[in-house]
Formats: sequence, structure tokens, C-alpha cells
Amino acid sequence: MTTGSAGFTAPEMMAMEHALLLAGQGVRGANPLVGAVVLDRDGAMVTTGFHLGAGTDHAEVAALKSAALQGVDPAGCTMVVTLEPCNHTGRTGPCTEAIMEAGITRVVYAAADPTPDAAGGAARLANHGIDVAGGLLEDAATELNRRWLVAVQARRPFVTVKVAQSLDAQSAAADGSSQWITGPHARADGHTIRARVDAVLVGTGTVLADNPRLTARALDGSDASRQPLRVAVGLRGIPGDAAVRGSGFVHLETRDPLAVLTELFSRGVRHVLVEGGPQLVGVFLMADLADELFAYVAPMLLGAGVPAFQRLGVATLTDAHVWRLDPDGAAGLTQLGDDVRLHLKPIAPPPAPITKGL
Ligand SMILES: NC(=O)C1=CN([C@@H]2O[C@H](COP(=O)(O)OP(=O)(O)OC[C@H]3O[C@@H](n4cnc5c(N)ncnc54)[C@H](OP(=O)(O)O)[C@@H]3O)[C@@H](O)[C@H]2O)C=CC1
Ligand SMILES: Nc1c(N[C@@H]2O[C@H](COP(=O)(O)O)[C@@H](O)[C@H]2O)[nH]c(=O)[nH]c1=O
Repeated sequence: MTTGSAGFTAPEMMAMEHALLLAGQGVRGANPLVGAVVLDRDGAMVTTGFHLGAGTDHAEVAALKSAALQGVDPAGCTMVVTLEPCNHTGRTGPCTEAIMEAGITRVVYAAADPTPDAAGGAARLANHGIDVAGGLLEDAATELNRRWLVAVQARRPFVTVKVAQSLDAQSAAADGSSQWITGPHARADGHTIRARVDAVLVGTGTVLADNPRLTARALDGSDASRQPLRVAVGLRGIPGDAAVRGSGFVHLETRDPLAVLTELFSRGVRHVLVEGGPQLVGVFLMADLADELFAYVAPMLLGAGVPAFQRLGVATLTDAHVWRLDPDGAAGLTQLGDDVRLHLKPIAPPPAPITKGL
């Protein structure tokens, strides 16, 4: 088994560049973005695959299934993949087994898998007699999943934040009404995020103001087959008849966002969606616990109201929380009916936390 940047062929380098592009077609969340390319003995591309998110085929398995569909035998081929093949049975089987069964004779990967359960794939393959080499375009692969790696290493869920706001950055009108600022296409898109996360979080302020259900629903209002845990965060009580109550509901009586994530992680949650309101969103941003942001912007002016982001601790421009459009794992910019969705990743760390008022 070798690691480092030396010893790779030109077709392997090109294949890894392509695999990185494919990886970006997945979705961010509990699992990393991963792409794979299978090369034949002459270095020609045979087939490709990418991972679409937790619970779906890993990139290597997707590529091998695609080979089978095309009637191509991958025996003797090289697997080029952006992440070290996993060595465990999670929601899907181990990629190491699939690679060995397929008769792949060389595996080239970019970045090592840091997940305690899934690591060790390279050694497993090498012990089986497969020629394994790691480290090709490692920096690019690591950057692609930078925030996911932070979450994995901290043993906390990956955090997606969603905000729906008017053009003048209000999440509700002056009287607190907010249903609806964005139109049906944007809201339906929000429900697809609910359907793929493990938990949806709101603050008690949102529960008391909106009485939300927080379920994942299709356009016709029917429940999605997979439902997230519904979580309210904050010290105030939740009314006995709140719509959010029922099986799959948890009230975490704390104002500490890390304690929230630690508790949810211990319950098996690996991806959370923070849906608001503006105070809870600010708390997660200030604690540098927001890994991805979907901001839905409606062409509506409210003049005054409830600012979409609060408790950010910004006193001057240099304190600003800086984000960039993220084209990987969902388009950076998307029009949804009359609204626009920004998909963003954090760039600058937030200013020093404010503890006053907690
Ligand atoms: N357009 C949109 O996308 C959305 C709009 N909204 C709108 O937002 C408004 C509600 O806003 P808001 O009250 O900010 O709602 P939040 O859901 O952010 O609730 C705020 C509450 O969160 C609790 N909390 C948890 N952790 C902390 C912490 N570290 N610091 C401070 N508070 C914490 C506190 O409750 P406690 O006192 O119980 O501890 C606080 O009062 C409504 O008008 C609603 O319609 C809400 C969600 C989304
Ligand atoms: N107002 C607003 C949103 N608000 C979010 O949706 C919640 C209501 O969820 P539910 O009861 O399940 O339909 C609400 O409490 C808040 O978290 N979302 C959007 O996409 N666009 C909007 O304009």
C-alpha cells in the first residue's frame, strides 16, 4: 500500500479530477460527497458513480452497479475514488467487500476516511492483495468535505440551517406573522431537506409563534415515507396541544447548542436541520456550528419585522460572518418559482461568542 502524490498514472489523475466533479453531485449531510471512476487496464474510463446521500449506494458500489448494467466485467480494473473505501456495514454494506468481489486489482483514493467505524478500508484491501495507493488530489478531496470532516471529528451531527426571508431580510412581519413569505416551490424544496435529515430543530419562540408541525411532506400535503425527529430547543414549556408533539418529538430544555448536538448525536442523529427561528439560527452561527446554509429569499418587502438572523455578535464589518455560494451538494443559486435559493458554505469563523443574555 502506498500513499502520497507520486506513482500515479496520467489516466488516474484525470479520473480523480472527474471523480471530484461527480462527488459534487451528491448532497451534503450525514455522509460525505464521494465520486468514483473505474478504469480498465489501458486507463480508459469504464464506468462512474457518486454517492447521493446517507442510505443510498456509496460511490464505489454505484460505479460497480453501473458496470453491471452495461455488461462490463470490472475484474482487473482500477477503482479511482475520492474517499478511502469504507470497511463497515452501515445503512449499506462495506465497499471493501464489493471491490474485492468485483475483482478490482488496484484502488486509488484521495483522502483517508476519518470515521472510526468506517476506517481501515485501505489496509483491508491491501491485505487482500489489492494494490492500494492513497493521497491523489487529497487536498481537493479534503476541501470538498471540509465541514463534514469537522463534524465527524467533533462527534456531532452535520448542521444544515434553513431560513426563509423577505428581500429586506425579515423572517416575519412586525406582528410576528410569517406564513408564508416564500412560495410553494421554495417550501416544497424545504420539505425535501426535512425528508433527508435525521432531526429538525426550532427554538421555543417558533413553536409558540407558529405552532409548526415540522414533518416532511410532499406537495399534496401527504407525509414523506421517512420522517425526521422533531426537536424544540429552549427553556420555556411546550403547550400540551402543540402540533409538534407526538411520537418522534423531543423538547431539549437547554440554551447550549453544543449540548443539543451532543444529545442528538447520542440518539443516533447524524444530520440536523435548524429551521429557525432567527434567534436559534444566530446561536448556531455564533457557535460555529452551522455547516451549510439554505437561504430562501422572496421578492417581498416587509419594511419592519423579525430580522432573519439575530444574536450574531457583529459590531463592525470585520466581525461579519462570511459565506460563499456552494455549488457542491446542491446548486449555489436556484430559482424556485418567484423565489431564489442561496446554498452557502461558511468561510470566515464567527466573532468571539457573546455569553451575556444566555
Ligand atoms: N421565515 C422563517 O424561516 C421563520 C420564521 N420564524 C418566525 O420567527 C419568529 C420567532 O422568532 P424567535 O423568537 O427568534 O424564535 P426561535 O425559534 O429562535 O426561539 C427563540 C428562543 O429560543 C430559545 N433559545 C435556545 N437557545 C438559545 C440561546 N442560546 N440564546 C437565546 N435563546 C435561546 C429561547 O427560548 P427560551 O426562552 O424558551 O429558553 C429563545 O427565546 C416568529 O415570528 C416566527 O414566525 C420562525 C422560524 C422560521
Ligand atoms: N415562514 C416560512 C417558513 N417557516 C418555517 O416553517 C415552519 C412551519 O412548518 P410546518 O408547520 O411543518 O408547515 C415554521 O415554523 C418555520 O420553521 N418556511 C418556509 O419555507 N417559508 C416560509 O415562508
